[in-house]
Amino acid sequence: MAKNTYRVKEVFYTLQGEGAQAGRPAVFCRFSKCNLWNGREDSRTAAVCKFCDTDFIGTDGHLGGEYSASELVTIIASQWPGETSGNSVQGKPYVVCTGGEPALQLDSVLIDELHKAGFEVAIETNGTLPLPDGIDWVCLSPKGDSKLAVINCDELKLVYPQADALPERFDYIVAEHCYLQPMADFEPVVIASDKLEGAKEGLSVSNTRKAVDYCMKHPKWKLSLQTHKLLGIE
Ligand SMILES: C[S@@+](CC[C@H](N)C(=O)[O-])C[C@H]1O[C@@H](n2cnc3c(N)ncnc32)[C@H](O)[C@@H]1O
Ligand SMILES: Nc1nc2[nH]cc(C(=O)O)c2c(=O)[nH]1
Ligand code: SF4
Ligand SMILES: [Mg+2]
Repeated sequence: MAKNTYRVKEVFYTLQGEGAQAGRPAVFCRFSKCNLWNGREDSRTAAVCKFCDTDFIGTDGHLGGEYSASELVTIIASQWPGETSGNSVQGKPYVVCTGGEPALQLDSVLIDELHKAGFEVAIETNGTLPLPDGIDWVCLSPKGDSKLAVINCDELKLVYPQADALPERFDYIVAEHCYLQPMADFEPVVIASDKLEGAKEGLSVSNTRKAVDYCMKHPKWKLSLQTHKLLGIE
């Protein structure tokens, strides 16, 4: 039988910028492709998900390529400082599987190999596809009017505002944490980041204000800022 391979846009080491794990060092594995947008600007307005801030097409990013499970785990582990196995003083190695939509490719074979290599495994998902067993941290971020296959998660991180995905619609989701993340809307409106080398875009002031107001009126929701954009890191 042919061995499964994974198409990966990029692998990089940074701090998780968003949600409940913000500030935690993590290796990011960005898988190619998404089921809610083809990634081309000329198709953005027709897509189910219209506000994506990420280039996930192809395999041309840092350490991108098409890999077997063991090759990919070797690459991911190479980005973690120090040893990933044993009684590490480096903190529990942490990998965030993202994309694109990682649930198109992440499977139990890769999860098992990552666990064997000492990693805790997180996913950032739009929730439209069933997830394989064994993921340690699920961040669910619903998009537009898409139908959800995932209804249990560690954190629900809703980009706000989305006219067709307002927070009340997700009361049935079982989540330890509920976050609103202001939509970065590509206006040249930034908080702080314009002076920081490497910053690509900042936060939308108006969407941040709206998210703050909603959280304060509905305190089950907390604010998630994309802190990596403020810091000008990946
Ligand atoms: C690029 S997505 C990839 C993972 C998965 N496809 C998803 O949508 O959750 C990673 C995270 O960035 C968030 N995101 C994407 N575009 C954004 C934007 N313009 N403003 C704020 N967050 C955004 C997503 O909601 C998700 O939580
Ligand atoms: N630092 C950092 N944190 C992130 N959290 C989720 C991200 C993603 O694109 O999935 C992301 C990202 O791209 N960079
Ligand atoms: S679902 Fe995620 S990766 Fe796909 S277009 Fe939307 S934000 Fe981007
Ligand atoms: Mg991102």
